Amino acid sequence: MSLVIKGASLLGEKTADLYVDDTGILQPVDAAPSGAETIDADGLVALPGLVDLHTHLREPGREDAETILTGSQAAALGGYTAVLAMANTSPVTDTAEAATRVWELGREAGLVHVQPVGAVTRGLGGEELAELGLMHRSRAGVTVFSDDGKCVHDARVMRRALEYVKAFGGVVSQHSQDPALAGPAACCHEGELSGRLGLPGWPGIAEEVIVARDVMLARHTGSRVHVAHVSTAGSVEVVRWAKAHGIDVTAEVTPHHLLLTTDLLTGYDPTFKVNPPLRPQEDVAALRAGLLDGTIDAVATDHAPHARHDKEHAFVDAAFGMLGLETALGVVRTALPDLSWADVARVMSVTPARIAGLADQGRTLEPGSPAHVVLVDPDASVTVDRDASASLSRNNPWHGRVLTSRVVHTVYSGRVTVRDGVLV
Ligand SMILES: NC(=O)N[C@@H](CC(=O)O)C(=O)O
Ligand SMILES: [Zn+2]
Ligand SMILES: [Zn+2]
Repeated sequence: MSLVIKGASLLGEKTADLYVDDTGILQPVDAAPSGAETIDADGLVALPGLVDLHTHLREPGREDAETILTGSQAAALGGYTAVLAMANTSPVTDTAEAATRVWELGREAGLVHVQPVGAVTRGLGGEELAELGLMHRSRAGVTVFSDDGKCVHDARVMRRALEYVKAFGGVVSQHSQDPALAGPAACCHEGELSGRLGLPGWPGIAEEVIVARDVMLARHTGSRVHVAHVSTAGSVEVVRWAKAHGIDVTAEVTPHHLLLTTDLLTGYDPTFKVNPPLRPQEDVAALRAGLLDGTIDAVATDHAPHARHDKEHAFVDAAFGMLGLETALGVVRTALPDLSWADVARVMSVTPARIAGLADQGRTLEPGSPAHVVLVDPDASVTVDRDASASLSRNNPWHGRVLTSRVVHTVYSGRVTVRDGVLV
């Protein structure tokens, strides 16, 4: 199957035609067969397919909230061609069999590459290492490990995990939350507002002490650590310091932490309850600056679908998490309108693919690259409607908001998965 994409602006720079098939981006474009499918991309920006380092697909175990198929659909609609599926499913992805199953279900869905993340510890219990080596050697080829949802808080376990994954170039993605400092009931940023609202606070320091500890463990072991969903100015400072000292650390920020602040909690709407919590404007500003200066490497959605009966509760009882796949690009464009398209490609595709070791993804659009492409209308604005979503869940914090830019077409392995904003 061949496809010609006509007149796209490649990474917002030169305009060119792309001729692709399932083997990759080909040239010259005149060699395309006359019957090839075409996409008119006049006025659209072409980027390599987006890569999400942090997605919760909920299958197996919570198929009422999301499945690998519906999550893949949401991803394709958001311009993604690869997602890393977090391990906090039921059962947990802590064995080679479980990882291989997720990988296979992703292949069956066939809309994006679904790369399983392996748990660091058995059952996310925080004590005994999961079978990291077997997961790595399985067909799924797991290289990213995380107990996300929980912090690997025991420093000895974290040290062992870092030593273990170093042998095969793996990475530990940490949900940085010191359980003692945050406390079991913590549900919103600890500050003046949490006091006023009477909600138990989750202080920034509970994140920062873990980030600081982990970069020192990465230095000590010579291994690689990735900081998931960085949310405070202090964490950005620690990562900046660690990079300046040559420590092998990478960090991601979510779209919601780049735009939303803790003030949204005054209505006690659990849609805005997320882990780590929304922070004050000073933190948001530091996260934006950190992304712009390269301290933060990537934007990752932390797409966290929840069924109504888990989310629609009093604020303190509701589940943590919000949807993100379909809106991520629009949020990034809205929060950082001056970020160049080349930089968008870097933080949402190229660098995430490198962090996750996905050689086939995040490649800029030269001939020979795999045919994973997203075409974006840079001038469109979209009013988000939570009911117009492929996700099975509706915990969408962007409902009713206007976001800049629109994903028009997505091409995965030379096949159009989204055309004119609609799943094919
Ligand atoms: N981000 C969240 O608020 N929730 C995530 C877990 C996590 O990322 O920590 C989830 O699995 O629902
Ligand atoms: Zn987390
Ligand atoms: Zn998460």
